[in-house]
Amino acid sequence: MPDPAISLADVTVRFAEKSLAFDCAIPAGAAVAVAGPSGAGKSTLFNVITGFEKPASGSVRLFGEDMAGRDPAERPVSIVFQDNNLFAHLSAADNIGLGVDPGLRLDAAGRENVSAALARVGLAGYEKRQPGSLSGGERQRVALARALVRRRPILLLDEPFAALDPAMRADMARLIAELHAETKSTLLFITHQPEDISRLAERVLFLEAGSILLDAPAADFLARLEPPPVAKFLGRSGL
Ligand SMILES: Nc1ncnc2c1ncn2[C@@H]1O[C@H](COP(=O)(O)OP(=O)(O)OP(=O)(O)O)[C@@H](O)[C@H]1O
Repeated sequence: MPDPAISLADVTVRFAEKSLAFDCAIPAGAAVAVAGPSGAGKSTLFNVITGFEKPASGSVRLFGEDMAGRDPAERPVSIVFQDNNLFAHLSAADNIGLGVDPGLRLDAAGRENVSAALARVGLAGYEKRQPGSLSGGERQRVALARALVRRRPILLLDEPFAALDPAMRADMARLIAELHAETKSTLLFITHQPEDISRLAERVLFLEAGSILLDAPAADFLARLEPPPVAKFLGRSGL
């Protein structure tokens, strides 16, 4: 068996008023939705994987390698945050170029790489546009393009659909599904909507009160009537 892309064993995170605990093994290439009520620990789980949050105990392994002591920049992970993804004073091309080289020293091949990523997310020719002149969906696409040029094998998306209207949600889900198929990356995305799970996920991690309550194939998850927090998420409480 190949190593899982992400393996968390007995990981605990301690905040002043709360402890969180994570155990999971996510196979390489999977598309996984991370769901659960507000405060359940979804962002903390992402922060543990990226290395922005240091666990109090336990091990974080990515492709079999122990990540203890490895800074976020040294991990095989890209993350797209829900907002604050882009620098307002930089063009779309420069925002994406930061993914190629943090010092923005791009040669012709680097600039070509940036333009190709823009085209791939449906924004060909948008190089000079600044984030303030883009719609919310376009800004998300630029952020996605920056993650693409980094070519890391694990991609984490924190609520990629939250700011989008229903038609744009479907378009963005289609684009992310295509990119996932093309890059064969391991994809985790946080969502509050069952429809995003049916569009994009093979598997669901459902978090509740600081731990992983359920880890199930998406079809099984979507058909569940219990436990109660899952029924509530799926809009089935009281049925
Ligand atoms: N830096 C921190 N210091 C103290 N407590 C924190 C910190 N970060 C998160 N927490 C707490 O840990 C719990 C999990 O937070 P987290 O942001 O991971 O939840 P979430 O599932 O992402 O929620 P949401 O859906 O609202 O974004 C919450 O109770 C939160 O208040």
